[in-house]
Amino acid sequence: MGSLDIAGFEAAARARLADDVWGYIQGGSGSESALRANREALERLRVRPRFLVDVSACDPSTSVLGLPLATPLGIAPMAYHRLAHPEGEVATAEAAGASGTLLTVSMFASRTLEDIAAAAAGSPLWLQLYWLRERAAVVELADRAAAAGFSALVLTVDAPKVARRPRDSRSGFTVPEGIGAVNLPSSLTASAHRHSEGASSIERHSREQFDPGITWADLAWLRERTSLPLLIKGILTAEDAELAVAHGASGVVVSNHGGRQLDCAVASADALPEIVDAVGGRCPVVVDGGIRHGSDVLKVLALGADLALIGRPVLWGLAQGGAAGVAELLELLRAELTEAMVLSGCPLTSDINRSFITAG
Ligand SMILES: Cc1cc2nc3c(=O)[nH]c(=O)nc-3n(C[C@H](O)[C@H](O)[C@H](O)COP(=O)(O)O)c2cc1C
Ligand SMILES: O=C(O)C(=O)c1ccccc1
Repeated sequence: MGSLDIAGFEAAARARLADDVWGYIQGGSGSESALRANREALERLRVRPRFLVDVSACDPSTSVLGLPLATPLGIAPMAYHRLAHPEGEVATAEAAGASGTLLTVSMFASRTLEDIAAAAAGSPLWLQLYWLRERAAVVELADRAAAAGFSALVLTVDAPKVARRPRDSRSGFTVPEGIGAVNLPSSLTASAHRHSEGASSIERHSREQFDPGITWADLAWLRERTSLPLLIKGILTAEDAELAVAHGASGVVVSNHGGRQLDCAVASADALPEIVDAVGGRCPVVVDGGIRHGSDVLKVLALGADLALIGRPVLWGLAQGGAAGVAELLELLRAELTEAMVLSGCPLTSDINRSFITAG
């Protein structure tokens, strides 16, 4: 406990987790070039601070899709939080709920939607979905989410299949027995636990279960079957952002999946400006990938994002200390963001705009 910076959380988690689990969480696809690019793009951006602005009252709160949020920082969907801590998503939700932080729950969550919702105590929850061949299971989950008080769905479109991930192939990573995607029928999840030669078990499982044949035209099918707003996650071009809006998306998530899908994909911070311009304020723009500091949130907001999601660091906090570890991580990022706003002359999130950014 008591990590002073993000590196402390990462080191504490590394010390606690088994090598194969660590490799699964930290790793990317292929040569991990997209994984590195996310950080490089954020590091390249520099902020142009303004001074003699009254920053005696600095407020990082915001709202997205009508949801009031304590900060423009949410939690990205990640499978199987129980890999990092026995209480899994319930511990994450407790910390998110206590601080009013948006939590996006993965379709492959290892605790039930209902238990997660109870722990979040009214704080906003979104549910992430993959488009499974078994469409009925997707709709059933969407219905359960609506009943449990989730306020939006997030369809991830950058994964017709999970990419080749050398760390997982080398380690022989499989989802341990006793940790599972408990919100899905067990007939759809069994093979994630079986070792397979060559491909990682996650990759093979995705080839069995994910539908690689869906197109933009299929979105109407899902939208007709849920009353929840639907965001599209994994957008990396102005063209796809335009198509998402044209097909009724309530928001887009600019993401290269944390460098875990197309290895040569553009960094999310580099893709962000053209997507913000294409969307033109018609829906919220969310971004993830390599957000590690409060100043990274300031940077992506300056490029026009409404909300930034953090992925891996949440699992580091969870591994370090369950709900308390995640709470500490969220507090660190909130404090860093508030300081970055004070030091750059932005008392409110609505004051942050592109004039604060330079390419370095
Ligand atoms: C261990 C792990 C599991 C993930 N599982 C999912 C998932 O189930 N659904 C999804 O849409 N994205 C998933 N992602 C991608 C994240 O939502 C997010 O795009 C990415 O992690 C953000 O980058 P960051 O980790 O650098 O912050 C996963 C990422 C990690 C690290
Ligand atoms: O590991 C991932 O990035 C991921 O998205 C995923 C996909 C299917 C099952 C578990 C995780």
